[in-house]
Amino acid sequence: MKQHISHESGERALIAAIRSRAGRSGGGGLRLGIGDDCAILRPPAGHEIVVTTDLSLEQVHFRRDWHPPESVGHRCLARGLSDLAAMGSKPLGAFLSIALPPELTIREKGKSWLDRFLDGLLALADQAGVPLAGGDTAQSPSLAARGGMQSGLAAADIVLVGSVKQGRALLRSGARAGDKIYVTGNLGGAAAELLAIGRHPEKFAGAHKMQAGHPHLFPAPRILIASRLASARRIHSAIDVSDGLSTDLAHICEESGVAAEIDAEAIPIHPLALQAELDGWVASALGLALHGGEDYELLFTAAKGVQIPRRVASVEVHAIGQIVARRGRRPSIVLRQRDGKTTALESGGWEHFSAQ
Ligand SMILES: Nc1ncnc2c1ncn2[C@@H]1O[C@H](COP(=O)(O)OP(=O)(O)O)[C@@H](O)[C@H]1O
Ligand SMILES: Cc1ncc(C[n+]2csc(CCOP(=O)(O)OP(=O)(O)O)c2C)c(N)n1
Ligand SMILES: [Mg+2]
Repeated sequence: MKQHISHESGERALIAAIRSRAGRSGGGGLRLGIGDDCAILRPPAGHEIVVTTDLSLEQVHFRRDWHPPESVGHRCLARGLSDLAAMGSKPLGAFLSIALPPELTIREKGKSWLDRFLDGLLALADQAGVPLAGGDTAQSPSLAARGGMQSGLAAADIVLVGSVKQGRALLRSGARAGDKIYVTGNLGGAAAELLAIGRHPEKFAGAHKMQAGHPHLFPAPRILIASRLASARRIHSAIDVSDGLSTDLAHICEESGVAAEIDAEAIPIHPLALQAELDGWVASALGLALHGGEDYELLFTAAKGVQIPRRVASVEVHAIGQIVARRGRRPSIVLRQRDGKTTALESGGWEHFSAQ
């Protein structure tokens, strides 16, 4: 039976409970998991190690009054898995560092916030076949003394370690002039659902389980699609859409020293984004698709002549434009409108430390 966590017994008990729940699923790449000073991972022969880390910070990446705890856990792991996917790599182990105010470890009606966070994280870990191999646990300091409304903020950092066949990682820097640009799934859904949550958080409080139709609360990292694309050896460059298409495509252009043209008509827009426009919440669904972020779809490029299937692992793949040579002061990304006119596409996605 799965254990649940009670705060009374402190850090040791929290770790013991997490340890008892941490799966040992995966391809046998974990030699030693939770319990020692370090975990020991064993990558397959002929593979290189890839590592990514991402912070999930309360009030920045989630809100306790908007996001069910299961979603916070799912999204925390999904962000790291999506980065591994974007490199064409497979996960070996996940490392979770958490700082929590004490009330989030106390059980109410059977489960604490942390129990439910782990339910969400471990369900996705199970599905992706990645063991929780370690982490760190700390108490977040009280802010009440400084007149704050709550005792402290929650933060979780996820580190994912994966492996990829030597020399086969998909890089941001491999795009070449003449490549076609592709994106998996559709865009703008995560931003649209977040808008809906902000308007009526109570409608989303029951979204406890990983389920389709919740692009923000339960995004599906594209690990399988990426590993199929990478094994075909035809992909020149890749990134995942975390900050927004306009910003993430600019990262590819910058790292590859190229420019890009994308067709507004060809961009697959999520139905929730179209609905947000119909409901008058945003001026344009295309704006959400271009700049929304957190869709965790794959954005990649391949030479023009390469046949990319329209559907990979049951997910649609859309050609949205082409990579072109960078010329002088020309804007690095241009958007071709329906009438054929082109406009410069500025990076309008998420950026920390900017006035948003
Ligand atoms: N505080 C930091 N210290 C060192 N490297 C960092 C730091 N923050 C980001 N990076 C590195 O900068 C690069 C871009 O990061 P980021 O834009 O966050 O990528 P992603 O969208 O994949 O998370 C990555 O190589 C990342 O490891
Ligand atoms: C409460 C709340 N407000 C706003 C957002 C939207 N948001 C927060 S961070 C972010 C961009 C992605 O986060 P970042 O830390 O830049 O991830 P990375 O690119 O490093 O993977 C977006 C769209 C959110 N998820 N939750
Ligand atoms: Mg990052």
